[in-house]
Amino acid sequence: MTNAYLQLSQVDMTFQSARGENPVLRGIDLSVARGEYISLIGHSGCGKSTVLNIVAGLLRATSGGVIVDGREVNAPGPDRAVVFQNHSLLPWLTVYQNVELAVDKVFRATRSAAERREWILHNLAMVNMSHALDRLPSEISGGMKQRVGIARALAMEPKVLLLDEPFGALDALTRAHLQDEVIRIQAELGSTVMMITHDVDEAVLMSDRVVMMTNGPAATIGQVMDVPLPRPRNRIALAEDKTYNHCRQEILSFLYEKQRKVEPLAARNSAGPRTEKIAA
Ligand SMILES: Nc1ncnc2c1ncn2[C@@H]1O[C@H](COP(=O)(O)OP(=O)(O)OP(=O)(O)O)[C@@H](O)[C@H]1O
Repeated sequence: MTNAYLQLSQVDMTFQSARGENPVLRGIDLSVARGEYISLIGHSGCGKSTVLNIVAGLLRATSGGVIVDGREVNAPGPDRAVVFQNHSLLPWLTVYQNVELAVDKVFRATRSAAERREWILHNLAMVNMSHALDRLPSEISGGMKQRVGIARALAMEPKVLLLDEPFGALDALTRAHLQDEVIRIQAELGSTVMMITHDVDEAVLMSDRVVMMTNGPAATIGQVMDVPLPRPRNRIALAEDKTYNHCRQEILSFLYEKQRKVEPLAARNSAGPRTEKIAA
């Protein structure tokens, strides 16, 4: 791909420990276009978070490199916002103040106080949190905390949004709602997204491409699958969709035949298409 906005080139990662070397990633090559939504899926411990942390600049690759919009990544920066599975809100700040902190950091020099306030309110409205501006994280639900985390990440106007199992800790209904919100917001903003998931249905529902990783040690990209489903996507209609089911099968076959490691959990019927998760 020549118009890569996010580019990983020959990324290797080896951790050193008292027990010796742990070669986690080998030769990760990936090009992501601007506005593309990609998911990383693979068995537990294969190195998905390590890839994401290298893109975030939280870890330094042993060799190889990452380029975002023409610039090499060598430290964390506001151009790459991360949302983790368990929210990382500051407990002593309100919902509004948590987003304010990030917005002030990024836009203090370029936007007036009134503009920043409007921007904070706009982003919290996007995730339907306008009613809880003055609440502390301890006073809101897990799903609401994830919404605030997503609003905070989006409010930084990052070039790349990095989502590390952002819905993993939520109940099925909340997860479905929040997935729909992220899909809607991404369509509206055209954000470039890299998301880690263990959920095959989530990967197909949300992504333009699904990147499947081989098992470690020395994990690499085993297969990349296009998801040729038109948007907007309707989770209920997709359950009967041939292409959707084909994509699903392709991922399951990669994980449980080509990269066999653990048995899949039984398929469940919950809010929408059945969800198949990799046992962690
Ligand atoms: N900071 C670190 N120092 C040493 N080893 C690490 C570090 N981070 C990750 N590892 C090791 O790298 C390997 C891959 O871990 P990683 O968290 O990237 O996998 P993962 O695919 O995201 O796993 P999961 O799906 O369970 O979250 C593991 O063996 C882990 O122990």
